[in-house]
Amino acid sequence: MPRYAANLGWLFPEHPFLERFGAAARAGFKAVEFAVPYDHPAAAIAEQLREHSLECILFNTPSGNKAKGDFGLACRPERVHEFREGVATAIEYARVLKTPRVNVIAGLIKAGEDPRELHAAFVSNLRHAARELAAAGLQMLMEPINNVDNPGYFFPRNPPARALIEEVGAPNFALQCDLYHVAMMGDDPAAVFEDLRPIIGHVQFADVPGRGEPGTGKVPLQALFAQIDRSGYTGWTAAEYRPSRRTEDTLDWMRWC
Ligand SMILES: O=C(O)[C@@H](O)C(=O)CO
Ligand SMILES: [Mg+2]
Repeated sequence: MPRYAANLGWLFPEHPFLERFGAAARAGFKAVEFAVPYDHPAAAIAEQLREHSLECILFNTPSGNKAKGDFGLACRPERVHEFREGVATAIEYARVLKTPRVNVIAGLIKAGEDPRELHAAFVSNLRHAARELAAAGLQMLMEPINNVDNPGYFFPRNPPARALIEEVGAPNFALQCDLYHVAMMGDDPAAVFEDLRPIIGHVQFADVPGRGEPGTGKVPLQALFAQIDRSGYTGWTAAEYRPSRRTEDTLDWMRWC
């Protein structure tokens, strides 16, 4: 059976964030993740993890100002300083939460911009972040995010991550493969997982369309979990979906294989 984790940014929306930890533990999860820990003091989150015997396996570097339209900073040439400050903040949270890996969010490209300039900033920022994270004993991940839901997202597909990881050339850099985004971009999740397996450091999932729990769409998630299980992948497989009903009533997939 894959090692399943719950993304608390998405699961258990019935509860305020800090109460989701207890709900996840009661539902049988041993590990949780979330994109954004920064609205809460790290100590308050660490207390929840301790109280409910949970491991925090992943969160993201700060992604800028969502209200102003930011969705990641790593590719933005004019935001390098802010991106790098965010890496330092993430390292501090990771120390307190004992989290071994951090996901970098690329950001958006605007109409008329030269993708080569953004690519250069992206690679340089990733090299910087990989160095800083390695010095703190942490792994760096980068998640391709579909540009259907997120128009302008700079790195929307998984297959080009192979070349990016080679170019950045950091031993602690791996791919965060979210099967939802893979399917949204029209790529075949089974083929992508098979092909990119050696560079995948973390897996997430939701069904397509709708980003609901497994079984609400057309992605063959039961077969994919069996494939992940057979593959020898030893990382986490995290549920990152919008539950269509009470979260506890959407967890049949936890017993699938
Ligand atoms: O797939 C997603 O939306 C996330 O994994 C994420 O971290 C974006 O913030
Ligand atoms: Mg994801």
